[in-house]
Amino acid sequence: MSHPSSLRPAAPLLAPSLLSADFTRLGEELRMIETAGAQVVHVDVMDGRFVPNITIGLPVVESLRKATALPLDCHLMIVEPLRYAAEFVRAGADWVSVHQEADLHLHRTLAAIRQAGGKAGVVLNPGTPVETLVDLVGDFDFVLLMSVNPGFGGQSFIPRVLDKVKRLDALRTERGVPFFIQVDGGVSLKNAGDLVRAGADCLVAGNAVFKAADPRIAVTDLLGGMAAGRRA
Ligand SMILES: O=C(CO)[C@@H](O)[C@H](O)COP(=O)(O)O
Repeated sequence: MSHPSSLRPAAPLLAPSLLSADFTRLGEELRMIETAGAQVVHVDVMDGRFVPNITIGLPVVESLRKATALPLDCHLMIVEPLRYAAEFVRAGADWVSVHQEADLHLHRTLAAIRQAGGKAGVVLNPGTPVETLVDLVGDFDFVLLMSVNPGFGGQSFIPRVLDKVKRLDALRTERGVPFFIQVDGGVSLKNAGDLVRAGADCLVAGNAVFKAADPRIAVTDLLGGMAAGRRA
């Protein structure tokens, strides 16, 4: 698949997921990933209903906003995301993504995120086909493909997402619409190059960064693996 360069960011982006960070030292963890070269901060918001876990909410996003200049990428794993999506933009999120499976009014929610000034993303669980998005192309800025079932960090990568990335990349090329493709779950050096080669533009990594022996080196290595995938 050839990629018209205008359809992809200049370089692939790494978004460390704070879910795997030390919550007692969030400010230091933010500075660490920023100085190591990560370009985006991924924030997992879970409500204990859409997924079986509860994490963080608006007040923490407001605090993160004060602590970093990097884009805050809030992945909402919540039911009825229309109720809160624009609130996250107002709290300081730059990107807000909502699950297609959680939203009966996805078109409206995406419009609300954009209207509040954010980049609007749709998230697809491993079992949701990318073809379900064909009638929304142009209404979102990015698609987040889950490569694990959402809810927890540290799970194993589901390789079938690679085919979904390729199909989404083909859709973007066919329509000539420059949305970017993000992948989240079990991302590591073992799959980062393949994901970027398939068409991914932004990789989320939790354990592969924060649970590494040296998280700074992990960021450098992941960025290197991703760049190699783009060159291939
Ligand atoms: O959204 C989620 C989990 O639901 C992710 O963002 C995880 O936090 C990624 O962690 P790793 O799989 O990379 O450890």
